[in-house]
Amino acid sequence: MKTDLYIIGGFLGSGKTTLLLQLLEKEKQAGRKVAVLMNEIGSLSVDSAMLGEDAAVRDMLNGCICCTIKDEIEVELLTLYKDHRPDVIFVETTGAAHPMEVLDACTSPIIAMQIEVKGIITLVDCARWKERNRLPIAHRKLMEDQARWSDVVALTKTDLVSIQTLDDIKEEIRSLNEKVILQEMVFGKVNGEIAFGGGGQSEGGHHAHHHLHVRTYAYEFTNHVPRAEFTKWVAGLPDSVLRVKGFVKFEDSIERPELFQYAYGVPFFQPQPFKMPSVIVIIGDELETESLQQALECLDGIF
Ligand SMILES: Nc1nc2c(ncn2[C@@H]2O[C@H](COP(=O)(O)OP(=O)(O)OP(=O)(O)O)[C@@H](O)[C@H]2O)c(=O)[nH]1
Repeated sequence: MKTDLYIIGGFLGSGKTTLLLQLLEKEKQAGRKVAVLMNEIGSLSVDSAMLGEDAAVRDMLNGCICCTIKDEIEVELLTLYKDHRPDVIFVETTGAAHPMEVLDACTSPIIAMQIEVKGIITLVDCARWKERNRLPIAHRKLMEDQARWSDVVALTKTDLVSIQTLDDIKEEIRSLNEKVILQEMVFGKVNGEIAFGGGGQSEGGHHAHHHLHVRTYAYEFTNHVPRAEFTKWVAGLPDSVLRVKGFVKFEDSIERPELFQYAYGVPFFQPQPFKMPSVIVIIGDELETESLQQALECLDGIF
């Protein structure tokens, strides 16, 4: 069974750690083993000290998860997985992180068969969102991108704004991201059932989830793959596929797989000096996972 992973993002001070503490409590009550990867910039993690001893915590302190230390994340996640075999991992990002970059970092082909990204949760500080036009344009754009690329937007500090303002904020966020699940909360607590965590339904079998709009799908090849057929498959990928990456052993290549990258319609291949798992990861909006699986099984020689 794969470990579930949730990405928790949102601007500085939006309430990420406050929510994380609630989620840890919820997972504990559900009897699930939790691990947390925290990314704070600076040499000392204040927040991780607050999480107590119930969760395995690793800190990434020397840069932002989505840019300078992107490669480190797969090592940190693999270590958490190997050392603790958690049921769920929460990744708390810095306020400066772009959700799609973090998603990319958390879906390395090296960990994709063990860890499955279940969702991106962005916290929006309602008081701050209302004032966002005063921020420098790059910050405002990041704040909006964080809301645009999330499965769940948790509206925090709702106690600090009027009902009318809250309604306006919801409308603005829906206009950026019509499929988003909006969840109001005060100090990390929600009225109804929180839309993530706590041992939600697992899909088993084929490795995709169907409720959230940016989906990831991982496939492990058992055989060598015909290069020409693979290239043809890549050329025919639908626009909903945003990114594909992984390692593929081709019929005409030596024993080691080649690194394969695909973004914005452009494929890239590179032979690898090391043994790698023959796994590819596909990231996209509303992926047709069944037809992807069928096509990949065909390439794999499994009918
Ligand atoms: N009024 C109010 N304050 C809140 C709420 N949620 C969190 N806070 C406060 O906001 C501050 C920041 O909360 P954190 O949970 O540390 O936010 P964070 O996103 O982890 O912060 P950074 O790690 O610095 O980015 C704390 O003082 C919280 O007590 C809320 O719903 N209402």
